[in-house]
Amino acid sequence: MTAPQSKSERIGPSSARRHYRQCPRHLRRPAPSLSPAPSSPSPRRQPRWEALQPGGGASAWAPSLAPVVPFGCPLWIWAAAATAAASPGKGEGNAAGHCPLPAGDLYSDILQVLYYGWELSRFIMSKTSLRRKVASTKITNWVEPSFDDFVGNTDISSALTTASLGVNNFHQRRKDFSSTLENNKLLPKKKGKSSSSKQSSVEANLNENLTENEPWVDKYKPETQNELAVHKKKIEELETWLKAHVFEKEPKLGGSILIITGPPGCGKTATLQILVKELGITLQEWINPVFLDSRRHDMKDEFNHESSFHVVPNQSQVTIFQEFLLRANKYNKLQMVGDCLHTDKKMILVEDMPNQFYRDPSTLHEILRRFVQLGRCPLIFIISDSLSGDSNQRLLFPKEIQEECSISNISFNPVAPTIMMKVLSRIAVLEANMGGGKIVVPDKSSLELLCKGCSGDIRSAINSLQFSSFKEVYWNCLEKRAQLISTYSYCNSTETSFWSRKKGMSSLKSDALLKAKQKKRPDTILENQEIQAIGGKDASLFLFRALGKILYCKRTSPMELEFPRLPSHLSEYERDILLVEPEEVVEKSHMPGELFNLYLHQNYVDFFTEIEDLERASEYMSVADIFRGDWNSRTILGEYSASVATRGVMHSNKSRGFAYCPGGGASFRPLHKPQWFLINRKYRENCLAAKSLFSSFCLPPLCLQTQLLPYLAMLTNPMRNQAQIAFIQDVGRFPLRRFFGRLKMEALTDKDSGMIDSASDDEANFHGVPPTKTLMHMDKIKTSETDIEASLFLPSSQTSGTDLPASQPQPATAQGFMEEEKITIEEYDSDEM
Ligand SMILES: Nc1ncnc2c1ncn2[C@@H]1O[C@H](COP(=O)(O)OP(=O)(O)OP(=O)(O)O)[C@@H](O)[C@H]1O
Repeated sequence: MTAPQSKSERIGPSSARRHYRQCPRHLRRPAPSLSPAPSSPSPRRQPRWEALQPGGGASAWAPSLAPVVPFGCPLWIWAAAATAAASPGKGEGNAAGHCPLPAGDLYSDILQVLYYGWELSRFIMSKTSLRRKVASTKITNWVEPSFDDFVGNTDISSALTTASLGVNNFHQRRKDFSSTLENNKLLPKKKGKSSSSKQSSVEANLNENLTENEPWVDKYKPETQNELAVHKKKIEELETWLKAHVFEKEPKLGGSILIITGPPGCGKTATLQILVKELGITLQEWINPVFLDSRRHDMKDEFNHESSFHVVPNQSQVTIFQEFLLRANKYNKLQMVGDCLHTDKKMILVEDMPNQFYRDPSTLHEILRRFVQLGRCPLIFIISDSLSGDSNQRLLFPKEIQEECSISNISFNPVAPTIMMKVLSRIAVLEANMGGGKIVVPDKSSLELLCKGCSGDIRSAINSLQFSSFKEVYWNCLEKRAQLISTYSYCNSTETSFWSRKKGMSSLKSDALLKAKQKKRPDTILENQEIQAIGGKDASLFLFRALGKILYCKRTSPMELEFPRLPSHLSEYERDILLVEPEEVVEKSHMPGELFNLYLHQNYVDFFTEIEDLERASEYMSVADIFRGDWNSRTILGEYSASVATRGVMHSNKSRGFAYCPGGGASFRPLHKPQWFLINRKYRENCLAAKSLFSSFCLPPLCLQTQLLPYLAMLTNPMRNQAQIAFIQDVGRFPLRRFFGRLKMEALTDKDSGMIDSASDDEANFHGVPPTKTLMHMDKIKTSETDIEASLFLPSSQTSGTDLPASQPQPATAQGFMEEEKITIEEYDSDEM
């Protein structure tokens, strides 16, 4: 008879990695490194461990635990171990292999997790002492927990843990689970007959638990294209790309790159996985290594060949990524148990972007350039949009690199509410049938609310549905809703009765009206009361949509008696009710009010038809500007700034003041990015240039540009060098005779975000020269005074400048100005000033 496996035999890095990868991405944390322990603690490490012990003393267990400290296990596990060891009662429990902690509530669950950490430490201790013996033994499982009496069998409990955390398919998990049970059937023979009956009841219990605890998002994971909650056209688009680049493209022609973008949880990964499966393509995915930390340097036997553990060599993340790309590109995937690799078609997926690339995107760009030349299969990046825009994509894959490497881009949209509703209803019906009364499936209006609160994130919607289906949660919610609705009805009824009394209406009529209203507007009630669905996400609005909400300014007509009217002398200020709260719109755009005002300022003019209205709106914009402008009151009044600007613009526009406006119209008008970015950059550049070219005057840049240079421009004698002349011409005078056109504006797209820091600089610098560069040029100019050509380096402030996008008007050089206007520059003596 084969001896039962020892704890130490059931551990292996591959298994550990699988556990790690099965965790949802947001739950992942560096897994405890399972590298070999030195047989005795190094003298250097010993004191460090002793410091961690409870009471600081070298207790009996300390020396044997000491070697595991550098293994990468999180400190909280050791802290938990210390707590468990400090309690004598619990210590006894441990010795018996039982979990001494009560089960049942969240607190005890946490304690159990901590306890689990203690057990893990004990296990590693035994591993340490047995390491040499087991080095050559086959590794079959990762870790054996000690909740034997809790779930009946340790391996079963580990299966359950995996099931509740994993992201694998429900059916697959069930298979794994039953195979675990099968395996376990072999083990208890030793324990006698009674164990088999015990086991079958445990099996039944666990089956039930597994079904109950299974996250629905995994349980109802789509298996085919038809089940995907993604628009058919998007699936087709991705499928076409895959076919074209995997099956039709010659491998010798280099690698193709695709970026899949879209908001979180809109089904990007799910769609790709299903298509890949259906097309029979092998997917090789990059996952950021988790064992990289400084402690690995402490390991003396890192290169111990007896060791059965894989230790990540001391390399940078980028190097490891490069090596992965090289290998994935060159070799086929190893066939694992259960894999069927009947195809040589493959592609590489990177969803877990190495952090280093965010710090230094140029390293990624270099890798991409090389991959495009040498790659033999497609490389796909999945990048989730951030809350207010696609800044990650812009940072990692700027337009130039996309063009240079011919990178394709497929952008997913949030899941449409109708599709989301279908998926949720289907799950709700299935669960209602299976639940056996344990689950209360929310009604249709709650489902709709849930869809609204999830901002097109199907993962969040399904999770919320599962959570809200627990009986207690469900009843609490219903209660809350009922309270809110009754409060609203009460307010309405008092309001209505007040107005009906005022207008001499019969109470009968007012009652009828109230009923009609309640019937008609349940949704609005909930919206107005801002009830968020359980687990509802922070709704966000893309800048484009947020601006649209203010500028198009949609309104609803109030029922005649619902809202008071203004007195007749103020009737010109009468407006219908706004459909949105401007402050809420600004908040959801995730932008500072100041920046939002900037976008509004750039775009509001086109939405006005009357000059009087425009004049009023611009007045409000000015007031808003003053609120933000004065440093003294900025902090207090700043909050009102966006409010005044948005409400001012909305109210001033009479043509959009009512729900049905013949002149207002909702025809589409393009939105643009603020020219302020460009102008501000020019201003900063000019300040630097002025300081650099006219440093001898010892004047601040503002004074130089507004006082000195305009004066110098009127003198006839030339200055010392051409650069100075060109700059005076550029900054010190208005080009009165030249056509001074408006700059062509850059369109704002629906995915653009408005970030004032780096992004705003990006926007301006996208095709331009950074200020520091300009300054460098200025220095050059100064040193070679006779170099007339140098004047061409100067940026032009009153035209678009050479450093503007090609779409902008081209600059007029100083030479051009001088020829046209025949300017004479007099000599100017700085001492006289
Ligand atoms: N009908 C469905 N369509 C798409 N996904 C579904 C559906 N039903 C359940 N799901 C689950 O919803 C989740 C969608 O997440 P997925 O990883 O595909 O989104 P994503 O767009 O890649 O987001 P992220 O970038 O945050 O990972 C998956 O876990 C998937 O199993």
